[in-house]
Amino acid sequence: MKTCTFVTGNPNKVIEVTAILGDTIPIRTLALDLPEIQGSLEEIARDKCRRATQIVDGPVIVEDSALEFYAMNSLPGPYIKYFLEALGNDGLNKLLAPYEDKSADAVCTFAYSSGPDHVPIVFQGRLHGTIVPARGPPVFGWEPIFEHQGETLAEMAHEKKNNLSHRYQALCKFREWLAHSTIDQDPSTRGE
Ligand SMILES: O=c1[nH]c(=O)c2ncn([C@@H]3O[C@H](COP(=O)(O)OP(=O)(O)OP(=O)(O)O)[C@@H](O)[C@H]3O)c2[nH]1
Ligand SMILES: [Mg+2]
Repeated sequence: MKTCTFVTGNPNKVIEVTAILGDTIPIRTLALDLPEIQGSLEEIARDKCRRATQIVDGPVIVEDSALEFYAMNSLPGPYIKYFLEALGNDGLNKLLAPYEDKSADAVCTFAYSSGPDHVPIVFQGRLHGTIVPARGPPVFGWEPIFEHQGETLAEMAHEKKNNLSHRYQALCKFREWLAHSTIDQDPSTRGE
């Protein structure tokens, strides 16, 4: 396939996507923080993808990450970036203090398009966990407070995270789709 441009303003996403995909898909990155609409995770990712196709010549992929608290009807969801900036990991813990249920899902939604005339296609991955007081190095977002099977993502070895994460699961679906698609012939026929 043609080289696909991953458009993101987040260098940690680049590190993970590059590590997960290895050399299975030719990827280059463009560091750009695209505007994000309000809406469902799929709507946000598709809209971001359409904006990316206006800027990049050739196939593009974008990603939107969400953190859904069960006790709060899936909020903060796609707005986690702003909650994290405003409250920090400690504040996110305090948000859940009144609730017994501390469970959460990390959700990663990729959208791919081969150009401005094509409908973006969405691939989503989900990781279940529990929100806990911060443990581990605070390198990437809310990793220190998201516990999965006894370890926070910040405590987890990178290789382990990259083999089970929400991002890994979404990229497996993307890879699978690419392996079976007739993308070079008519990708728009496969849009949703
Ligand atoms: O601990 C984490 N482990 C992860 O695996 C992860 N993935 C995303 N995030 C954070 O969640 C927000 C998503 O917002 P987001 O999807 O809009 O990303 P972004 O604006 O940073 O980049 P982009 O939109 O340009 O791609 C941002 O604060 C990201 O730092 C993560 N934190
Ligand atoms: Mg963003």
